[in-house]
Amino acid sequence: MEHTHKQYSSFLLTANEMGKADQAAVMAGVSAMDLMAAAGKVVVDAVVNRWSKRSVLVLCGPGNNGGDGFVVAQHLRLIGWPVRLAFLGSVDTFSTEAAHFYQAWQGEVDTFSTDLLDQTELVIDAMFGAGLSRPLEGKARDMVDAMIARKIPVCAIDVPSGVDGTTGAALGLVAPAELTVTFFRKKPGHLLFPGRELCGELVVADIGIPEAVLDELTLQTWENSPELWYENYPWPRLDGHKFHRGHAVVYGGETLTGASRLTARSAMRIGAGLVTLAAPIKAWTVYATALTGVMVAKLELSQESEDFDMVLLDPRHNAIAVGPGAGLAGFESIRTRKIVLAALVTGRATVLDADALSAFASDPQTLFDGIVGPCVMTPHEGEFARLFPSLNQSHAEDKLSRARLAAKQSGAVVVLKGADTVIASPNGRVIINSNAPAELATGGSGDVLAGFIVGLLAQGLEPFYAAAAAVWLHGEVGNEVGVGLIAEDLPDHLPKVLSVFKRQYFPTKK
Ligand SMILES: NC(=O)C1=CN([C@@H]2O[C@H](COP(=O)(O)OP(=O)(O)OC[C@H]3O[C@@H](n4cnc5c(N)ncnc54)[C@H](OP(=O)(O)O)[C@@H]3O)[C@@H](O)[C@H]2O)[C@@H](O)CC1
Ligand SMILES: [K+]
Repeated sequence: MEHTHKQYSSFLLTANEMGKADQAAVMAGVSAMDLMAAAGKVVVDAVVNRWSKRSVLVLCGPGNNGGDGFVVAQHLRLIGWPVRLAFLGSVDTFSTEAAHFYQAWQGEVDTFSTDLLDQTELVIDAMFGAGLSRPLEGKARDMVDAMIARKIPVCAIDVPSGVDGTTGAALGLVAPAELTVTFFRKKPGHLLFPGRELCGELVVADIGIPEAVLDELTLQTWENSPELWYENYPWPRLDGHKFHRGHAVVYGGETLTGASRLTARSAMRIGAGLVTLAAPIKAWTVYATALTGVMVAKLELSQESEDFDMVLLDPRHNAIAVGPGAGLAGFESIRTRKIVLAALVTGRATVLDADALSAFASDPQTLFDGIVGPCVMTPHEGEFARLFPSLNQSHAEDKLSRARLAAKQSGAVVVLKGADTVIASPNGRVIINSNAPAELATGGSGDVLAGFIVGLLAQGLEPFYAAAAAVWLHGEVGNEVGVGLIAEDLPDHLPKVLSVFKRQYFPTKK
């Protein structure tokens, strides 16, 4: 993911990076005036596309977001829409461009007051964009309160005012938009909650910034998309053999046996050549009866030196998953820790989920010290808080920074799960996932994800891509199954999703 990925449409730009892209465009000969004119124009196109002619109120703020608002107001007026405009700020502090379009506005400038909402059917929110630096106050805040109370449809320029485009955080109350139009590339805050929800439908429009400006930037953030990893995706080869497709080992616990069975089945479905479920002797019969394609190894776990080490002696066992159903009750927690450390010490690709993470809650450093090879950790917010207590403090409260710091601190790829799962690599690169439906928030869904990841690791995909591909496919299967989804459906519907993916990205592959 070094160079070529720069041009990708899935690149996400922070406010700072967008400012640099803008400067680079100007250096390359694009005028700032043209950029603002284009920004206003694309917003108008999106508005006209979505709504029929109606009475519009354009709310302009003191910066260039307000400047875009003047352009929108003038265009809509010229095509015959009833437009009123209110402006918050001072003409004296405008940029040259905003001042120009303020002058070009041919209508009245109304006082910024909530009374204006009385005859308004659509608000264009051009109050604050990338330059937001604090929560809205005074008249802006009163306006937002009134917009929320009256539920008037809103089209936001760049971001709904009050949303931090870099983090997705809402700085105080925000009026949710039905449509948000942003420029050039999405920003992380369009994908991270609550920003994602507050944006409504998101349109990303070209305003004439050349793609080449991306070469000037050191970029580290992407929206998850196959364009990032499809070239590395391990499709079975005609001349292949099951041993070429890896051998995943999944540790199974004694009590909640369903969890690791789901993991093992999912590893098979995603194409691992072989999967062994290593199960404690007490539960061995359960596993052996329930599983067919997955092999079951018997562990004498009462011994001090665990049999798990013996299973791992086989060098063909090239990827390991520990956590789903591993057990935390009493002595089980100690055993889970031992199993995790035994897996890590091999230096082979390892996925740690659920109990494998919680077992180290009192001593996360021991876990981090154990990570010597490729490792993917898949915490949900609760597990994350237990492993990285210091990262839940205010200095790093946004999800991107927390995942990034956690990856750096632990040395693992961290998949911080949720509706906006973030996948962070220890080298600072981050992917935000955006295709997960609400139905995925169900018991066992995480066990399946761990299985998809270990299955891809077994086939040799590097951890950052394996995590990203697994999370994306997990989301796609969730969409495919939809309402009524249970975790068991996920591995079983994967083949359908994989064939669509294959047809789309590899039309010539048999
Ligand atoms: N980059 C590009 O390529 C292009 C960008 N374009 C557009 O420019 C937008 C970014 O413009 P921008 O940088 O002027 O920032 P913007 O959000 O309009 O306002 C900053 C002003 O608001 C103030 N302020 C902040 N928070 C406040 C608060 N809570 N309450 C009150 N005041 C507050 C802040 O004051 P300060 O924090 O300095 O005190 C400053 O005066 C971007 O979103 C896009 O729409 C397009 O034209 C096309 C090309
Ligand atoms: K805005």
